[in-house]
Amino acid sequence: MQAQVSSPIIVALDYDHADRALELADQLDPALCRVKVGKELFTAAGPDLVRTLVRRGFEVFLDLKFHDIPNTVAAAVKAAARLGVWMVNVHTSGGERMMRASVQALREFGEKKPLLTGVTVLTSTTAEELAAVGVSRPLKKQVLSLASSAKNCGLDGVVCSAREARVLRETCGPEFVLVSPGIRPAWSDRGDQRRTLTPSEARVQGADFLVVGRPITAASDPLQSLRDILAEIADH
Ligand SMILES: O=c1ccn([C@@H]2O[C@H](COP(=O)(O)O)[C@@H](O)[C@H]2O)c(=O)[nH]1
Repeated sequence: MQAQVSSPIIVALDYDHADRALELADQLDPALCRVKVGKELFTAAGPDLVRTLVRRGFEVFLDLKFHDIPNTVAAAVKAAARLGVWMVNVHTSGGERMMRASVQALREFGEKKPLLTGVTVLTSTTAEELAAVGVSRPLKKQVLSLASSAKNCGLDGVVCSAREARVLRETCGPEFVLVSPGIRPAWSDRGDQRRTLTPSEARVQGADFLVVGRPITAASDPLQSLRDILAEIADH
């Protein structure tokens, strides 16, 4: 039975071993946050860990950012749906045929289908780095174009920096789900992230869900950090 989660926080369980992820999950309340399983943890611990988290009542975002040919990505999102995850994602830059194939693949799951989101431009990427890989239009325009394309293909939303949330909300409408990593409370280190905002700034900009990893997982008291972030959001 899944908890009713009103919290916008998704804790990124970026660990190299199932035991470490479950140790943190043991301290978390599925009513206070969702959890995210990304490439490191999934590669180390596999689908069993995802099933365990789902069994423990967590809504799980499987953040594997699929980017491949349409047939492969469609089959991969279907496999994710069979795990019972709450959200799965693909790279929007995989193109419209790939995104439409993924949407189509999830139809058979009806009301039980996971949310399908598309990664736009990674929150660690700067405008200069985007230009260096050959994208000539401004970063914000690129994000907007990829998000519009995701919406046209029937995706439920996108993964974006909260810095772009306002313009995406205005363009893609109130139902389009905006998931924002790159969240950095004032007391935390930026690390490799570049397009960051604080939790309260991200919510003000219109992000629905905030992905938070190291500010919680690297803290001496992860549960207190989660509580501090929830309190910061509640105060705004
Ligand atoms: O654009 C993106 C897409 C995904 N992520 C993922 O979110 C977490 C962020 O972790 P922090 O420790 O809070 O930086 C991580 O798992 C990334 O893979 C992202 O950061 N940006």
